Amino acid sequence: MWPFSISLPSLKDLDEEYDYVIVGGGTAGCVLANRISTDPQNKVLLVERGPADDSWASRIPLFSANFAEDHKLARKLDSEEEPVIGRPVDIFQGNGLGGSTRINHMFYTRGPSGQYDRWERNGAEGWGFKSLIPYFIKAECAEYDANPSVHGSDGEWINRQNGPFFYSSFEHSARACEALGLSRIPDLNDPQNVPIGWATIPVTRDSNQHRHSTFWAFLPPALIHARRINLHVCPNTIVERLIIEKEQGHLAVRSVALGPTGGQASSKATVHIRVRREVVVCAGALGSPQILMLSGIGPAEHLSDMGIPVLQDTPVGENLQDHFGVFNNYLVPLHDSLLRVNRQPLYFIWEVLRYFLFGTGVLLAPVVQMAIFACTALLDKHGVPLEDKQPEINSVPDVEIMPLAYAQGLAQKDATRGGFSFLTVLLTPESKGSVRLRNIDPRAAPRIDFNYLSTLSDRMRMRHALRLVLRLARGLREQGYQLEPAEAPPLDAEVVGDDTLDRQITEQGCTTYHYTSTCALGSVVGNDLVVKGTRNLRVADASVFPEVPACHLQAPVVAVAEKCANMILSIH
Ligand SMILES: Cc1cc2nc3c(=O)[nH]c(=O)nc-3n(C[C@H](O)[C@H](O)[C@H](O)COP(=O)(O)OP(=O)(O)OC[C@H]3O[C@@H](n4cnc5c(N)ncnc54)[C@H](O)[C@@H]3O)c2cc1C
Repeated sequence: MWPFSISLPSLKDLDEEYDYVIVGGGTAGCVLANRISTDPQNKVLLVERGPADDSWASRIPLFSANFAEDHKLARKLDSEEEPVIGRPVDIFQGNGLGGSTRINHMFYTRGPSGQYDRWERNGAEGWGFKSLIPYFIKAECAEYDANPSVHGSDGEWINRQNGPFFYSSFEHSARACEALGLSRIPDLNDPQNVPIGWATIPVTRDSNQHRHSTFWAFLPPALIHARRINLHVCPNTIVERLIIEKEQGHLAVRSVALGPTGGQASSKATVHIRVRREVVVCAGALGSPQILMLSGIGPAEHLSDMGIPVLQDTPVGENLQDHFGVFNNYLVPLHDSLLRVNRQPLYFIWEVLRYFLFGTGVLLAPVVQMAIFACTALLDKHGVPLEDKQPEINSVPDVEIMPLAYAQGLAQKDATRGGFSFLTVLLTPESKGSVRLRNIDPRAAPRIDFNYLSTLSDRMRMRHALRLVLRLARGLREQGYQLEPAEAPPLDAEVVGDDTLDRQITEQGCTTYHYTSTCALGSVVGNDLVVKGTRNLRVADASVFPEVPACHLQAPVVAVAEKCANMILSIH
């Protein structure tokens, strides 16, 4: 498969025993496989459900972010019907080496320091921002003029600023923010800045302007080849369950049961690999709880209902959190919208040439270049920031608003105009859902209930944030920008009632793919990421956050993986 020139082992080529087995070669799994295999004495197996697939299109930002079309590197699941919006939501996850960093929007955000510090105050010792910043820095290579005391320049994982605004709607959005008193945050990822206002968002693109997934950053083909003696990377293989036994009062994983991803669970196809030291589960916030529960670690009642012998009664799968988002969609001039790519073939050809010749243009996916962060407690009843209440340095914003040069669903509305939207996201939800087994088939999708907006505070804060969006949209119009509500309330925030906002929430509510907290620090895993009651089983991925971080998640997930690798390497 060009240019992936090395061959990776398949199930039948694996050894019988490894020191470390990493379950899931996604965002966290690739980092861990790299770090733990640095020592040639450590024999490491990385198992990934999806393919290695490394076609050129999978590295071009615009094409690779089209996850809804490309099912090879993305897995689609459905949630259960969400009570507040009266329908299920479409869930996507990365499926392949690099996991969700193969399909995500590449935003690099670490989140406000105040949030991590709160975790530490609540018992997650070692997970405050000061403890985590060395791990953010270790992984990072910031290719822009960034404060060296908080940014890394030697790490494997490149991020860069997106360049000047590609669409004038972003200029107008920035001006609308300033007019409302939301100032520019010079560097979103510098904890010395107040995290409220508007900011440009760095993205994980390398110097060739390719998507820099954790696969390419931490496990590029040359590295896999160089470490082939002690690192085996096995794609297209699913971990069906872990075989766990009791040993001196603790549970210990003895082996892992693997099978081909596409096959059926059958004892003939299943291969058992023995584990000498540790298993680290990195299957993501939806996959990790599924594997633990199939292995007998989870809520006793649920496991018993499924006929699974209970080894450890623990709240695996509970505490599911996500960032719920709501679109407000507008019609704008066609040249200001990604829809132009679909409507004007010559423009598209020019953009392809421009990308290959100069590394610029629409193929870099400049669909979101800025985001607005606000605290609803600092807004008045019309959604306008209060002048007499200023945020502090360690504030945690509870709302993010992203202007998008695209509007889902508007393609058919008016062939002469383009789509633009504001995506409003509740960053610090109180609502919690769950991941449960649907049955005992490891290949079946689990049952996912997000339970979005199930608290009054979440609903009120979302309405409040939508009022701020109406003010921003009106701000664009006041600058003479040709923006017209299409699937959005009228621009006049003062006359729009709560019922109109609630309709918007119901009709345009969605996931923003930030599933977390199903094997949370403190309840399921200890501060060393070891699953409580076990001796040699850790979890390291988005499932361990005590609550969903108030940011995009790939950078915090990489920091978790770095910290986990450090803990493992320091004891063995
Ligand atoms: C569409 C989309 C857009 C996003 N945009 C952004 C963004 O712009 N910026 C940002 O910071 N965050 C973004 N996120 C969120 C972020 O990418 C994820 O939260 C993060 O990458 C999750 O990392 P993870 O290691 O927990 O899981 P993943 O990266 O999803 O990795 C889990 C891996 O485990 C594998 N796996 C699961 N079960 C098994 C099994 N039984 N056996 C073997 N392998 C298994 C999966 O195939 C997958 O590769 C986005 C997410 C999505 C889906």
